[in-house]
Amino acid sequence: MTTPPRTTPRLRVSGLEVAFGGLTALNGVSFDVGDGETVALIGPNGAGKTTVFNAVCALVRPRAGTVAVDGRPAPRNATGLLRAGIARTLQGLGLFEHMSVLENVLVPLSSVPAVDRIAKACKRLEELDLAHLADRPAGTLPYPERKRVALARALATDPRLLLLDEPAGGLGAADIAALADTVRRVAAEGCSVLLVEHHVDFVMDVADRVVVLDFGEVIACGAPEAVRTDPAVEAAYLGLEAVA
Ligand SMILES: Nc1ncnc2c1ncn2[C@@H]1O[C@H](COP(=O)(O)OP(=O)(O)OP(=O)(O)O)[C@@H](O)[C@H]1O
Repeated sequence: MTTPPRTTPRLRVSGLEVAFGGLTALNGVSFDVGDGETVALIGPNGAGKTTVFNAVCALVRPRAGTVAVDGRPAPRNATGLLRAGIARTLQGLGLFEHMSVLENVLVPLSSVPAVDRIAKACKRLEELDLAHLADRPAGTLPYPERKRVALARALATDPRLLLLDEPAGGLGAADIAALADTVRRVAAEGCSVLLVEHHVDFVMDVADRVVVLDFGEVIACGAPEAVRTDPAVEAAYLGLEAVA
């Protein structure tokens, strides 16, 4: 009998516990994200979704548990995260508003040779329909475009693991459809995507798997349709329209 090859997930979160003073924000959270897989982290407000992101990106120190990327402990600083191929967008976008769109997208590429930097940035601007706005100060653009700039900046580093914090938030139907296409394309190129999102239709559209958090614990994990009809998930969202 032959043993199937063991695959190391791109991201493995194991037994993660995070506390803020007396508040336990995460309590034994475990899940994997495979190569080229898109996993959505959902749950009611305060469930601990952003805290998971912050633990993966070393912005909070877990009380217990581990975060591994490609089988190695996740780096604990920004340079290490970049080298490990991890990129993230923020709920608040975090753009340099007075700088141009192109300059914003160039920011994470400072260690790349100049000629390659411009090519990489321009490629992402083209892909996200931002090339015509390259010279505009980012702060002057409408919200959907600024959101795409933040995504282009994260993608400019050619990440192997992309963390998206509420990427569909504040967008209309057409922009959400375009975003879904981008996520699918990025995943098809082999990038693993972990996204936090309240927009359940978008989640159902793009996620291969859904992890549901409630009060800092995983209450369900599985294929989108199975999770949507899980009684524990329905109970967690009772009275909310999010999974209606
Ligand atoms: N820096 C912090 N200091 C103290 N408490 C915090 C801190 N960050 C998060 N919390 C608390 O930890 C819990 C989880 O917060 P978190 O932001 O991870 O939830 P979330 O699921 O992302 O919520 P939302 O959907 O509203 O963004 C909440 O009770 C929150 O108030």
